[in-house]
Amino acid sequence: MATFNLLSPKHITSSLRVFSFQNTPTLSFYALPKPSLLFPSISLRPKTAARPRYPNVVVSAVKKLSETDLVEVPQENDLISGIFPPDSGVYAVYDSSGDLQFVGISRNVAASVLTHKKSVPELCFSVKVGVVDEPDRTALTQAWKSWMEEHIAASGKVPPGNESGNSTWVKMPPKKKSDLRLTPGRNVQLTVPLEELIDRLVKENKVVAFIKGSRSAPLCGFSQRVVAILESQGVDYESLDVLDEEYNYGLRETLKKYSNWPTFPQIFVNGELIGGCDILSSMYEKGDLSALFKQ
Ligand SMILES: N[C@@H](CCC(=O)N[C@@H](CS)C(=O)NCC(=O)O)C(=O)O
Ligand code: FES
Repeated sequence: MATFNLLSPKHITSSLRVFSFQNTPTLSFYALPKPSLLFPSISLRPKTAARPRYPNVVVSAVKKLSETDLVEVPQENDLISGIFPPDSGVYAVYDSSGDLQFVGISRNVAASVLTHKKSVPELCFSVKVGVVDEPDRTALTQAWKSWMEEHIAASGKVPPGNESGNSTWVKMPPKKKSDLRLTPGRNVQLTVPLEELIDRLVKENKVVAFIKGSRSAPLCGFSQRVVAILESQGVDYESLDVLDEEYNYGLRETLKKYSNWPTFPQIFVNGELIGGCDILSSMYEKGDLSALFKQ
């Protein structure tokens, strides 16, 4: 594949490349300090060769969004064959009407764009890519900011995919369920004995885990393992922190009496104690858990 290099007339140290996927030529813009000549040349340098570095020149942002070429989004094969290399940078995705849908940054632009294409194919028609060399978080964020600002200044609006609350492009990790609290607070007088509250709780909820710490931050390795096992099964479970002295005051000792089990974690299914970490781990290893949770 022929690679054409254009030497930029400006002081731009980070190299910018614009890819073309339909026809093989790949245009590469490598920045050089002035005075440099602007001429196309056929490069003999393989695509993977180290790019020139100019450590004494101030690093500027990537090329402007409006000056960057629009190319077709990559196909799976373009990634495998290396036509769309796994570079870091900023990218802007356009729909078939040429409307900008999303501006993102990635350590592997090609893979990210391909992922978008799989999840929202109707919105991913073409893409602009600005490769950031030596990409630390600041350089990437700066590149993203400059493209966003340029687009907002030109169109007066944020790309729809970048509007807050739009999860089409950037999937938010599912929020973890909160831990349950057995009482309204330590200073509130209970009208029902704690044992009865425990009894109701384990009977009214299919799976209950009494752990040390919260499900999002277990404070002991045994509890951590049990949480990981339950999460791996995708089972809907309730959790209570036996170390929470404000909302579960007395739970730690009362539960030991209730279940006649001296340690934590304790896992209840359909109102019955299954056991602690060792028992749940061995059931997990034997593959017995899905049957247990189906009961
Ligand atoms: N072999 C136990 C390990 C759990 C364990 O030893 N827990 C201890 C330390 S976290 C415990 O709960 N001790 C009683 C307490 O802290 O009140 C299991 O299978 O769950
Ligand atoms: S808190 Fe120490 S082993 Fe559980």
